[in-house]
Amino acid sequence: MISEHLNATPSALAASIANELRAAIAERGEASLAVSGGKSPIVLFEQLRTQVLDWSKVRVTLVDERCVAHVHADSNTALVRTHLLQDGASAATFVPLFGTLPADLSDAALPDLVANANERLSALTFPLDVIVLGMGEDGHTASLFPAAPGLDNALASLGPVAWVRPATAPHARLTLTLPVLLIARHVHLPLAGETKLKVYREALRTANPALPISLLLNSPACEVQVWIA
Ligand SMILES: O=C1O[C@H](COP(=O)(O)O)[C@@H](O)[C@H](O)[C@H]1O
Repeated sequence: MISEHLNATPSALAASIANELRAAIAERGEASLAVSGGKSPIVLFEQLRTQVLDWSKVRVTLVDERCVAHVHADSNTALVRTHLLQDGASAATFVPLFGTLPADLSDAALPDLVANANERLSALTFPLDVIVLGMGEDGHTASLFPAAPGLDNALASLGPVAWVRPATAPHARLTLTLPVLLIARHVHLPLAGETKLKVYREALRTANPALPISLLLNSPACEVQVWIA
């Protein structure tokens, strides 16, 4: 199920997220926010971090993470630290999906990394209040990559975290699982660019694991707010 915002701006999305975080704090005394990485969310993060709210009551985590050191250029943790956890948002508590990576990142090592991430996320209350998804041009969202080893489990597991090893993108990944994404109170998907819009329109047609974003967009259990630039 979707609701579309057309001609959307990062500042409008940031204001909406801030309202949802304020409401969660008013109702439950705390709020949780899970954000995506990649290249797209930087302007949104820069708008969000200046929103006036009690950031000390917000726990921020990641929708997904690439299994690289936190200083690596591809690290979503580095992106969040640099662009989101600044200004007012520096008072938020950040919960990365892992600390130091083991030297061995073969598939055999990934279940321990998942167990550790699940332990870390026990600091958060589920369902999460606000999730900001991204989408790749292959229809992946979070790190739910089409046809990837680990995908079947990530689509079914209550997790909250699962591993996925994409065949079409670098690095093994940790990702929130589909059931955890589906139960979040507020789910946002900002979208920009002709190619992504075409994939989005295709994904609206039917739920199909070959386009993982479609599993959220077509779920009656979840309202995805789509912010189309
Ligand atoms: O690998 C990833 O890709 C998606 C989309 O990234 P973008 O660079 O096209 O914005 C992102 O949502 C996800 O968090 C990230 O790990």
